[in-house]
Amino acid sequence: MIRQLFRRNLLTPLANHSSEVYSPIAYRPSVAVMSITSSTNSANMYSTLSVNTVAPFVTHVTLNRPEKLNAMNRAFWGEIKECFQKLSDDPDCRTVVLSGAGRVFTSGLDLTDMSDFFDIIQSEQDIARKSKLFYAKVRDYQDSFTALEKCSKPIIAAIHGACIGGGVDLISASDIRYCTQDAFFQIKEVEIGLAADVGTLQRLPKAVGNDSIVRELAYSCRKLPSDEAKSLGFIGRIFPDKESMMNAAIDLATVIANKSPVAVQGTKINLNYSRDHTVDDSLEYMARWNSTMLQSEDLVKAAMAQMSKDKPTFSKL
Ligand SMILES: CC/C=C\C=C\CC(=O)SCCNC(=O)CCNC(=O)[C@H](O)C(C)(C)COP(=O)(O)OP(=O)(O)OC[C@H]1O[C@@H](n2cnc3c(N)ncnc32)[C@H](O)[C@@H]1OP(=O)(O)O
Repeated sequence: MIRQLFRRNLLTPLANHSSEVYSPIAYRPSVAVMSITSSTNSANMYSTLSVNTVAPFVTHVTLNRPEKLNAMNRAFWGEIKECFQKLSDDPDCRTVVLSGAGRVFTSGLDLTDMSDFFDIIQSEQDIARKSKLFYAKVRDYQDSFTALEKCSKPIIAAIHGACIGGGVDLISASDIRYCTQDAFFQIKEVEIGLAADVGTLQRLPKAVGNDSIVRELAYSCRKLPSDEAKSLGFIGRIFPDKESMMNAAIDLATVIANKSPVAVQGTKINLNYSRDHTVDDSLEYMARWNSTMLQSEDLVKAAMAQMSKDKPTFSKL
């Protein structure tokens, strides 16, 4: 039933206060969507995010301060970390779609809410003591986006309009990146007087594989248009508008959610491990991983379903 409702042309954004809830049926709150339970679903749990289950085992996380172009304020950094840590452990979530409400994906760090840093400057006189507090704060901010990489579920970032500064750090920690034609990406940190420090310089070069362009973008703050981002391999697919992008992202998330969660989560963990280790180390890690996971009931279920051309159902993980 839900799958029938969830046809591409019926998936339309619903207005829900300031957030955007994508529902299979545009003109009324979908009973099908809202009846799916998830321990991470939140009507008002966060002030900067909205979290909804939009299909079985598919969670939609929305950056939800549209009036401030989803600028990343002090609350955001704690909320995004907590949200993805919870989703990682939530058996009702197998895939996540991450998008932004309103005109743009995000305008990056909230330039009016940098009290975390000013507080440190004022709290200590001595440079060594200040440095120690700054170090801990930067590591803490880094952990907020590393939570996406460590989340055991694949994350599909769906970007429209501007994706600036911290936005590039954020999506660099995602698994799959879709965007609209009008999207652009800007490593803007140098323009506000700092070296990007929460993941762009570490993850983007590995996603793009063109050191010269990465350096050009990072030193100059040039806006990277969507078509160039795709040609670099940073973006997987471009869509004419946000609605078609969201439909495709949720369709893909649904396809992934129907696969064995043991296999999908093991694939994410091993892809991340291989990116950061030698082939030999990664093969060893894989062998150790599968020495356990090959014993999973999912393998038998999936193989039998292939043979009988049935759709397998997998237990929660
Ligand atoms: C440890 C450190 C961790 C992370 C560090 C990250 C670094 C960065 O993110 S660097 C990038 C910082 N961001 C920026 O420099 C972008 C600033 N914004 C803009 O340049 C513009 O807003 C725009 C994105 C080009 C859009 O312009 P426009 O369409 O004209 O909209 P506005 O009227 O400017 O904005 C609407 C509304 O949003 C507020 N706002 C926008 N961006 C931010 C922001 N980054 N921080 C705080 N507030 C922002 C803007 O002030 C407006 O609010 P009003 O109340 O309506 O005035």
